[in-house]
Amino acid sequence: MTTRGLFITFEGGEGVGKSTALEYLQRYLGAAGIPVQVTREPGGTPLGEEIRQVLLSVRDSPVDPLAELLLMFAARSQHLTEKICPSLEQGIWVLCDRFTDASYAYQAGGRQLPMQWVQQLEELVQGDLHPDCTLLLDAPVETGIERARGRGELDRFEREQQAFFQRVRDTYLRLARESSGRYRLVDASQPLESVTSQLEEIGRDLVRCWSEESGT
Ligand SMILES: Nc1ncnc2c1ncn2[C@@H]1O[C@H](COP(=O)(O)OP(=O)(O)O)[C@@H](O)[C@H]1O
Ligand SMILES: Cc1cn([C@H]2C[C@H](O)[C@@H](COP(=O)(O)OP(=O)(O)O)O2)c(=O)[nH]c1=O
Repeated sequence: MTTRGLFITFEGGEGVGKSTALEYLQRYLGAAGIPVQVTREPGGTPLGEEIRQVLLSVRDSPVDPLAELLLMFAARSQHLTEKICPSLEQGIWVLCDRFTDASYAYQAGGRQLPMQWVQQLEELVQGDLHPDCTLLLDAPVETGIERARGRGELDRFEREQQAFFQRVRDTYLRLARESSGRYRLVDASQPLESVTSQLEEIGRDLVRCWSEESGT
């Protein structure tokens, strides 16, 4: 029987360095001989990427927060069925740039929708599938926004106010405090070399735990 792959998600505010961290861990795991599938949310499938376009494009009229939340979960449902679950079942590790914690942080925290709505959709769409490990890249809001600005044109979320991003960060930190050890907090305000050494330690722990569990 194939051992199920690990499901690892990368979370944090805008521009903190999630993609950079994901690429680093992808290389680290690849070098350790672990098969890895890299993906992102919203997106990850042809349908999901179309929904991403809808969600990120700048609009003249405001988007209803519940419509935004439902679109995130519509993309997520397709993503789980088409890509995430089949990969995990084949023993492939899935590294996902954002997942449901982002719905808690942005739609409940940022947009101030009830947490319970996110919880209900989480149960409906995921059942008992949850990430095995979530890397929370944390840095002051201004640091992330400055890094995101360096990438060019800002999307619909990146144009939000400072108070919105502060609520997002506070919600992520609260989730990490309240979670049952699933989170690994990474201090993303540090220079890249320091972030990299934090990631190397996490990569080493993950490979060790997985090898012990799978008896390899
Ligand atoms: N620790 C760091 N220190 C300085 N710059 C960084 C650091 N991590 C990432 N960056 C840079 O910040 C920008 C945003 O990083 P990225 O990984 O795309 O963030 P995210 O995926 O969280 O939006 C990129 O130009 C990246 O090279
Ligand atoms: C997955 C997800 C993303 N988002 C938002 C956060 C991001 O602003 C946006 C796109 O994600 P992403 O491209 O990862 O943002 P960035 O690289 O700029 O940090 O989607 C939500 O609001 N809810 C969600 O559930």
